[in-house]
Amino acid sequence: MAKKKTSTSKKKKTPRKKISFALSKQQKILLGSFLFFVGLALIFSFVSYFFSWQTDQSIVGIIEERELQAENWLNKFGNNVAHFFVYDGFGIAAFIFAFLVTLTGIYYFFDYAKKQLLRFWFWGLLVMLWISVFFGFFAGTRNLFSGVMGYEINDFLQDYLGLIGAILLMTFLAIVYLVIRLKMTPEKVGDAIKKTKKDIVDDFNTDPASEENSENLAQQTDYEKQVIEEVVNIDDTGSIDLETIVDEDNLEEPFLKTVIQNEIKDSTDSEVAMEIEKVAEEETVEENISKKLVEDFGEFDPTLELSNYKFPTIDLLKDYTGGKGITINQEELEENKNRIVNTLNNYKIGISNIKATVGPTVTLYEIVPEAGIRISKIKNLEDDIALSLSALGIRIIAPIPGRGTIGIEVPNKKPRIVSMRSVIASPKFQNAEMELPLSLGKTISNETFVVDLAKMPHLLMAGATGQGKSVGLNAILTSLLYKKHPAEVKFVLVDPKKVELTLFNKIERHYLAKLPNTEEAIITDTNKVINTLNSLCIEMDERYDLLKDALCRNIKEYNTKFKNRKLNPNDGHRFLPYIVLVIDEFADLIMTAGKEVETPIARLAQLARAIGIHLIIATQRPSVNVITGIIKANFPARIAFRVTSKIDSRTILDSAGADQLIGRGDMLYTQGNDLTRLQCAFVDTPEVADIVDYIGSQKAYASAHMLPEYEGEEGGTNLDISVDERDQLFREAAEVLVIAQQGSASLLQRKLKLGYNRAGRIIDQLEAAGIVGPFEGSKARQVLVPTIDALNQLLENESNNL
Ligand SMILES: Nc1ncnc2c1ncn2[C@@H]1O[C@H](COP(=O)(O)OP(=O)(O)OP(=O)(O)O)[C@@H](O)[C@H]1O
Repeated sequence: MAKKKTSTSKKKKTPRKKISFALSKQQKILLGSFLFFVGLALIFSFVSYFFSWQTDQSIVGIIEERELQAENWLNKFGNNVAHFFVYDGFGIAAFIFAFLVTLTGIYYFFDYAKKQLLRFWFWGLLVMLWISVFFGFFAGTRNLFSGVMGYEINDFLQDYLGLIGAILLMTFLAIVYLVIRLKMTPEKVGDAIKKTKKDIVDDFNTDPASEENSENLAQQTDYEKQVIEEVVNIDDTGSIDLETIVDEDNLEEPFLKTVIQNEIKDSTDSEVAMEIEKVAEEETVEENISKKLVEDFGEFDPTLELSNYKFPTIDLLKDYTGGKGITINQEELEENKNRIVNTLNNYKIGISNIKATVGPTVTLYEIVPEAGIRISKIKNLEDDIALSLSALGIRIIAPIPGRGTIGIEVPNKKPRIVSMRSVIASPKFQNAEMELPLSLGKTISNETFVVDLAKMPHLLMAGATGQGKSVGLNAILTSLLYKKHPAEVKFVLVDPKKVELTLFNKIERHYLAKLPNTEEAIITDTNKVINTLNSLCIEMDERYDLLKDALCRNIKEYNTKFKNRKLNPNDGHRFLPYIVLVIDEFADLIMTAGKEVETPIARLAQLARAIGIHLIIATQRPSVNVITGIIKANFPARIAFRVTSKIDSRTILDSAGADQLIGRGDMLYTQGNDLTRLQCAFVDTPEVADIVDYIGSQKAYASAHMLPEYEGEEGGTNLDISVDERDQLFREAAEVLVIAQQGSASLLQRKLKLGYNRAGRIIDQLEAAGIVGPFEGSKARQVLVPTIDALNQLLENESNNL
């Protein structure tokens, strides 16, 4: 329930609500055509109303009497509507309204910018009112030109302002319109008048010599005519050959002057009237196109395809505590306190203060030793204190970082299960503003512990068998299922044990990602793991290219940009879901495929954080050949369940402690320096089954999320030399090379006393079996199997697979 609440309150915050008014393209086309035809209907009714209004007047307002017919082209409907708008309304100006409706239809149909349309409406309605009042001014009575509105408004104006006042107001309004809407200025008016005048004059003076001139010419002497002809000899550019004029002494001065002046004036006149080509102003967009896209279509919603998807409800999870909180056993606390104090006193360590914090599985006793006591002394007494408390799993933290006290963690006699339900329902998880929130469990002070996988950015989990690793993985996956929509996260599940993660098959088309052309989304086969890892590397490279193209630094920025429609899907951009790769039993994989798995994993771990691919790797055997340096270096976040030795604990956590855990989900978490002791949330298989059933029964995508195709190289672990054809000394040879970690034929020759050819053949067979790497020129081949154990495992697997 709490989940639902937060999701609705979240929605309220997002601006998407506003967008629900935005119309889709189809809706706009439909609305556009509807308005267009309504507008046309109005125009037809109005036009015919002017012819038929007198005849039809008697049936205005009548709708139900079917035998009555109106003469209006749209019959009674047209008559009524036109009567309303024209007669009762705005008279002839009502046509403006009809045109506006039609225009609106066109605007919606072609999806033009609506700002312009708003302007049309605003000014259109004002002009309609003005025209209607204008006609009302001239009409003495109610009439068809002004409509009742125009007549009444005019009447009111005259009563209120008087005749002159009304005229002044109307003229002023007309000027306002001309100045604002048509951008008229006195100069423009002057120019326009001049131009019209000139056009009219030009129309009359079609001959270059004007009538006036020709009249004058008639009165002139032949000589003068000749001069004028010469003078008028204006070349194409309009310049006049003045020399001709100056040479003529006989010329009658005043006459010449006027002629020249006239001609010059004419020629300059023609320059003034030069037609200036209108430069088309480029249209500017007032709003960024992506903003318009967002306005029109709303933000891109990746969840749209499964918009009805319902997140699993909290009641699918069980409450193992029976609704009770932590019960404090006062006696037990007192007893433990006394024992601690006594043990320390035996070693002459005085305590000035002691404080207990009761957690679900352990209680932390915080001790402040008396001044002068060396911390290392207490640390060394760990085993003695454990002995005196007769309890397993005592961990001493000396000192507790940041507190200046010494902590002694003592397991409770009755550990309490932390149900997944309680952590999922906690406000800390529900309100977590994280990309990939994981609610791992509860801390020693009984607080829900939520971390962001996206920040980790990869997680390494280890623990001996039966200590809660599988439950831990399920808790992680469940957290994500409760928080992330199928569009936002995809899982790639690798499960060599073939049993732990099979349940998740049911949500294949919702949450899983797989290689194209594969049937099962959950990967159990080593070869497929290699292909999938390489495919993820391709996906990673593709994502980096997309991010580079979009100038984004990480997937979050990229997806935000994509949601705001700033990235064009036609350029290959797409919403990028997070990809979480989960590998159970990593040791198994490393044993069988070695470098072929390690290399892509290391690459992904090093680079994939920014582009949203996160790795969770779990292993039972945290030995150094499984968790190699390169893997460890790239997995700062680690979870350790109980392990069997201090060495294993060091391998995972770089410090002891995991060997002192009590099992059953008791774990240590580190994301760098501090170790946090947690009780892992418990989610049982039937609960997971219910959750995946709940999700699986809902509408899904057509298929699982497809990863890029990767063509695996032939060879490698593919057995192209059949096992039967192997040399008798194959196994021995393999052992020799694995022990020496050197893949050379000459070593085999020496150790097994073989000829060159036979050693070479065996090397080929070893390569085919994936034990040694390919030929590398003068260097010895790489040995891909790290230990004899691994070799045994590999050969055993091989014979099982046959
Ligand atoms: N968080 C937990 N709270 C309570 N009990 C737990 C918790 N985690 C595990 N257990 C108990 O421990 C048992 C073994 O856990 P789980 O199957 O997770 O071990 P595992 O480490 O995955 O073992 P393996 O590696 O053999 O698969 C569970 O059946 C359950 O009874």
